[in-house]
Amino acid sequence: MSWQQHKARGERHTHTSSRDKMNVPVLPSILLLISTAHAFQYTELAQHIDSHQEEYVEALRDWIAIESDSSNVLKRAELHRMMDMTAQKLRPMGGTVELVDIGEQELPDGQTLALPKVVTAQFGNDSNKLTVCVYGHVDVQPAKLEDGWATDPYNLTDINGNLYGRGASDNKAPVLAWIHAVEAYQALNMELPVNVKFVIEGMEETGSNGLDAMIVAQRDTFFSDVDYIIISDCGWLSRRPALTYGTRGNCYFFAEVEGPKQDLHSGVYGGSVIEPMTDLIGILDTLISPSGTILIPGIREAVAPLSDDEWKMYQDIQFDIENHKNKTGVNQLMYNNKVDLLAHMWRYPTVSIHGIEGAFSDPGTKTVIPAKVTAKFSIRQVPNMDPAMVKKQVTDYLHSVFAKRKSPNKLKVTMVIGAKPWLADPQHALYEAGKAAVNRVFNTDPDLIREGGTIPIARTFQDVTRKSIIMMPIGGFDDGMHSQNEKISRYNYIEGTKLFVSFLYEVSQLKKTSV
Ligand SMILES: NCC(=O)N[C@@H](Cc1c[nH]cn1)C(=O)O
Ligand SMILES: [Zn+2]
Ligand SMILES: [Zn+2]
Repeated sequence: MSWQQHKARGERHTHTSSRDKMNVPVLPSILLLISTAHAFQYTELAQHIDSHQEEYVEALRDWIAIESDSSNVLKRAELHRMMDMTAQKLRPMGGTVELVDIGEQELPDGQTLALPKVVTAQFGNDSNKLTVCVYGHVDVQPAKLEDGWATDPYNLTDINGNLYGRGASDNKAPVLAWIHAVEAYQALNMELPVNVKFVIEGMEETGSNGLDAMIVAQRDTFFSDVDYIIISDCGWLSRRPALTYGTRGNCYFFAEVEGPKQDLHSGVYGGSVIEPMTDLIGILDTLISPSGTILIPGIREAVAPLSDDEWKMYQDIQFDIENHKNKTGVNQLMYNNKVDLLAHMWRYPTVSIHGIEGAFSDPGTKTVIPAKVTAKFSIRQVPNMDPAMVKKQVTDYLHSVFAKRKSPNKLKVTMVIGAKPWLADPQHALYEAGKAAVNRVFNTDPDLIREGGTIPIARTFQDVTRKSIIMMPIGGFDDGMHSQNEKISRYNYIEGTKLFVSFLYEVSQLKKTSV
């Protein structure tokens, strides 16, 4: 569907503000209308958002231009600049905005590097209102034009209503949409229906280093009055809007094999030395079978069994296998039925091998034996896996298969990220509020989905604050997060902003105790 078609659809819905007409489910009795003094003026807010969309796109352009890659230590200055820009965007809005120092990061070589500060903000401090905390991140995955991008990843490019750029969908546009949602209320002199707090970080893509400690430290201060946490750092499953109630965790490993004291000529030395790369490929090949079975002892046994209810839920979800094939560009998937595919993307673990540092990967035919190679692989975590246990299982297993090779080379296995999975109760009233907001803007019920990716901090929010979390994505199913040509459509960006203004109102209708 083109942007114009989407826009026409969106505008029609914009002017349909009566929930009665929209087949909105009756809310459970724990919900209570706590104020009718300020009727929700959705139409005005939606019109304001429509008429400011070019400004919103320009704001995204400014943010996309910052190469805030948290995985590249050489880009750290850009990341600091990104956090400053985020604070600058929030400051004119009059709330309390802070840049919180979360200390330093230790690099694998032992050096230390300042972590990007975390931006916190607060708008409204009315104890009669509920308080929501919106979490997002403004760091990005690496991107280079030569990776195969059609446009410069750091120059926002609008093609047919799609806004291309690294971080467009993950997670810069959603963070801006939340800020613009609050701004819209302010611009129209409408009272915010709830107090709104923000926590915006710059290390999400590398495991949210330092943020857990900040949340623990501020549990009884910044987070003490927070009722609900909202995260919009994921995507829809199809063209239909979605609410997300689960994410996988991730254990990220480095496996280093070191042999000769330096790289060697493969003609001169090949045949006389046992090559680190051969050892490394050999042990990597023992992690997962070609049909996707994880071979590390103990991993599969820990996984919570699929219940009948879950099976039924997956069965009812709208998911087009052919579309998924087209989107990924493969001609055969690991499974050929919907439930198996969804279950293996959302609620079973998987091993992915991401790359090998030290390997020759440039164009050309260099004939070298690399002296030291480091594989990067990760295992997505699901209930009831435990990252500490997975670290031991993987380390013990790789050392045992390496030992069988009787190689003189040295193996070192390190787990650099250990993020737990997160799961919410989609029956919670917060999700009813989410459904009502989706219905108001998109005139349809959302899909209730899980997400195969990881929001490393989600589980910490849940465990430390004990508050309910909702994930409310606005990214499209085909946004290409982490991939070449990442984009967000104008439609999702602008209608997503309307979704957020609408959700703030729907949350305000929840009773203060229904956390
Ligand atoms: N939008 C969420 C996201 O992309 N998260 C990353 C976080 C991560 C996990 N391990 C390393 N980084 C993801 O890959 O899921
Ligand atoms: Zn993200
Ligand atoms: Zn990401």
